[in-house]
Amino acid sequence: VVNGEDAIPHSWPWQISLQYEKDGEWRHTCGGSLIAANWVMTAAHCINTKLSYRVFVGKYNLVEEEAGSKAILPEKIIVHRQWNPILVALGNDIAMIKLSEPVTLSDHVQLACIPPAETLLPNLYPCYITGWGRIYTGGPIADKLQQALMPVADHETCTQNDWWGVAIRASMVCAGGDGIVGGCNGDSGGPLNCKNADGTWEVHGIASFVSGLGCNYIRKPTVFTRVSAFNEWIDEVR
Ligand SMILES: CC(C)C[C@H](NC(=O)C(F)(F)F)C(=O)N[N@@+](C)(CC(=O)Nc1ccc(C(C)C)cc1)Cc1ccccc1
Repeated sequence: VVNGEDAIPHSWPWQISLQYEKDGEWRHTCGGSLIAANWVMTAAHCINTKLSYRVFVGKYNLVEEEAGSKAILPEKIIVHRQWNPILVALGNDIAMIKLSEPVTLSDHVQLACIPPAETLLPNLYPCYITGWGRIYTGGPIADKLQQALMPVADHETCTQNDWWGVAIRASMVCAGGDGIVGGCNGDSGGPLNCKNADGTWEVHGIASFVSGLGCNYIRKPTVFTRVSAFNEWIDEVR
């Protein structure tokens, strides 16, 4: 997250770190959201079938051992059938990871709420992106979980031709674009957290892409898979 701030530890207790093993060590590659004791929702583009993964729950600082955190191996990973890594603009950048064992919920490990189907947030609705992604374009990933306030850019705004134009489908939601805050590599798969009218936090987006011109490029908001377009698919899978 570019120009974010350290989150209060464990204040986003559904945020997970998806890690893959390389040369005998585990590396953070993407974020994700715990949506059931044994299911994590992430981005399809985070999944490379040649790699082995683990899901780390209850984490805050990636470079420290933390009580209450736990690394769990996936039992299976389901990528949306219509996801196409070459045609990212078609969307469907969503995947589900079934954990090999259910996590124990705690103060540090909680489930995310999914919004009702087809919920659309109005322009400028306040949401937060969270993640351990790069803290500036081309920069290092964060040690401590970062958060940034990123207001929604509604479909009408985000599809303007000096914004993202036709690259944005109805199954996506945009947030940010002020040229200051933005998601960045490593935030992929992580949540766009928005508080609903009852004061409940819901995960409305799964971080999908940012502009190749820069993670916090003006009028190129971070683009998320719109979770409320996939309620049926999510329910079918789990
Ligand atoms: C792997 C891609 C498909 C998605 C990847 N997503 C992310 O990094 C995320 F935002 F989710 F955290 C991304 O944006 N990768 N980039 C490599 C940019 C990229 O590929 N973006 C992109 C934008 C649009 C499209 C389609 C919709 C035309 C495809 C890829 C990050 C980047 C940004 C600035 C400088 C260097 C690297």
